[in-house]
Amino acid sequence: MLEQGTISIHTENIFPIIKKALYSERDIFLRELISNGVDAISKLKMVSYAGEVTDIPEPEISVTVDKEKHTISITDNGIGMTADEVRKYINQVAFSSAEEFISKYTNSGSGDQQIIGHFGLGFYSAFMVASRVEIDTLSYRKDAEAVHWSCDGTTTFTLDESDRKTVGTTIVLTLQEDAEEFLEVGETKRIIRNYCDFIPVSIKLNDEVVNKQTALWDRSPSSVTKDEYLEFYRYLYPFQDDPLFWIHLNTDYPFIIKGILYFPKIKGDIDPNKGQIKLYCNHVFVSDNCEEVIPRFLLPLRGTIDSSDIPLNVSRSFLQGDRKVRKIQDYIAKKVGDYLCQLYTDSREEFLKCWKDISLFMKFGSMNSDKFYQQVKEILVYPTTYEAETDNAEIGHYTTLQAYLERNKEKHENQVFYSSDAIAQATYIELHKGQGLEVLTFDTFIDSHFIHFLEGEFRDVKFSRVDADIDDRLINQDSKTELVDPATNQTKSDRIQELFRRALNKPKLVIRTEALKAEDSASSPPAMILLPETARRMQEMAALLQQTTNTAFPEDHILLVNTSHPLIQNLLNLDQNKIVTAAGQPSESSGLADLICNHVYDLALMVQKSFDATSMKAFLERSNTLLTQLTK
Ligand SMILES: Nc1ncnc2c1ncn2[C@@H]1O[C@H](COP(=O)(O)OP(=O)(O)OP(=O)(O)O)[C@@H](O)[C@H]1O
Repeated sequence: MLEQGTISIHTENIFPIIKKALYSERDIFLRELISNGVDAISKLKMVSYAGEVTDIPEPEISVTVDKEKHTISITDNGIGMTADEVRKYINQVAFSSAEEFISKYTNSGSGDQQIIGHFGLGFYSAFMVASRVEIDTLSYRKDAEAVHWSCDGTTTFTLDESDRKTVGTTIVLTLQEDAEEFLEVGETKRIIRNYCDFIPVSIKLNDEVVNKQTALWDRSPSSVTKDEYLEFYRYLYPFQDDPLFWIHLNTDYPFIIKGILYFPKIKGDIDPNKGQIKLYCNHVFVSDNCEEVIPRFLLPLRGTIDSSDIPLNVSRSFLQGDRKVRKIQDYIAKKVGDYLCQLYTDSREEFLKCWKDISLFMKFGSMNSDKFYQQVKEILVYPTTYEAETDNAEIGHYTTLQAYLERNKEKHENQVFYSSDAIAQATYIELHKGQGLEVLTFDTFIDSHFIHFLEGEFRDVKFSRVDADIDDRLINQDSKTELVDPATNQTKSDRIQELFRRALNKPKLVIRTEALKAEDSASSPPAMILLPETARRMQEMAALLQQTTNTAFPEDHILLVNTSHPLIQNLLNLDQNKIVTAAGQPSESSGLADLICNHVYDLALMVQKSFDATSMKAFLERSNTLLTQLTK
């Protein structure tokens, strides 16, 4: 035996701490040991460039799982180590880096969630899964002698001669009983693929090459074909729809960052908090939840980011405050903004085709980052009822807010009409359209916040939903004063109001009567519900605070009865013809008028999708009574 000794570390109980700290991510030991092998191979290449050695072998890492011996070994044909180097790099450096890691870890606060990457722990992560770790190594140096190092997880080690003949290193781990899952070839293959797929060195597992080795992001963008980009996406995200488009990042200054960001087709149910972009450091996978590096609003994007410039062995809170990381974030966001602006300029149709999928994150991004908003504010578009001659009807009609305001300056300066649900608010939209008023659509789940945001940006502009109020242009003012009873000076409007008030018997409900303009009065609605913008927003806010989507329909609504609709006219006649019985009881026809008033109100509410189970039941009962009366 060459030597027996004690490793000089200050933290006697370093192994239990490492084990406890990283228990949930034990599989990173393989990543660390393979990375060390890759480093050793690069070092050998460097000394060969310097002319110190000739004839270096084809680089290779081989992982061997031996179920019988309970071992997993990692062999590289890299630079190897001399006995002195083992003393220095393993006994001193590796232990001290493990110690340093632990001190950073314990200072970083709460639990292992705080750490990403865990780079820096290196060689000693082997002790998370092994009861004994052995190193068998031969240095490339002339006349070097092979050595064998062994440590059983305590602070003592042995250093011996070895009969190894090939330059390189083999690390043999005798696995602990609770780490036997790593003896399953399938599991080990999964781990290698997960972490080391794009490492540009062939990695064999029990003689089969298991990693892809080539990283598409390393190639120059001009040399990559569309099919190659798509193929790579399908490789990373199998069984998913193809992406809409992608951005190839490739910069060396002021930091190194490479990668490909794909824009997936975004379904309505995306979780903007869950990242899908895979972060790599020199081709080694680190995390796919790298919120600190990717601007939050870009988290729905997919793809890869590879940067050796991101500090990976520090806490998340540190990363959040790190200037370089912030610059990297800004860079990524800017690249995305540049790409979208370019697409808008080069091919508006392509841009609009993708709008449904990208609008969510563009709005989210604008609200989250002023820099991003400033970059993209001119290309934020909204579906509109205005049909420009140049529009491609198949794609739909879109406008920017600036163009909307400019176009409608004469008719309604600084006033934006919008709908949040094209189906539920179809009547209202038609009414506006009929009078030449342009309506925008804001119907994604973040739009109520986004409108709020736009109101902050366009201080003079007022947004009102099509059902918030009725614009004067939609009302025929002349019919307001039409008298029906010269004796009492009662107008038609007064009568209708009275009729509805009595029939509905809802003291809080505001009933408004207006003669809506329409080419054909039967095509406009007999009644509609108006939800004043402020009251509705308060309600939405309350729902947000209570984190519920299930809120009662706002009580503060207005029933607008359209006096020019033939139904309302008939209703009035029906009511006027009522015969009051001798006992002073309302006659059947007045009962019928009441039922119809309720039915008209119900239909208006129904358009607003405001029915809960009780009101739906009441509506059905009333409808049936009404139909029975009508068919008597
Ligand atoms: N397979 C190997 N071949 C040659 N030298 C090695 C090998 N594995 C480890 N070493 C030496 O041991 C040192 C310590 O390794 P360790 O993995 O603990 O830290 P590191 O690789 O320097 O950095 P990191 O903490 O980022 O992994 C390495 O710097 C290297 O000099």
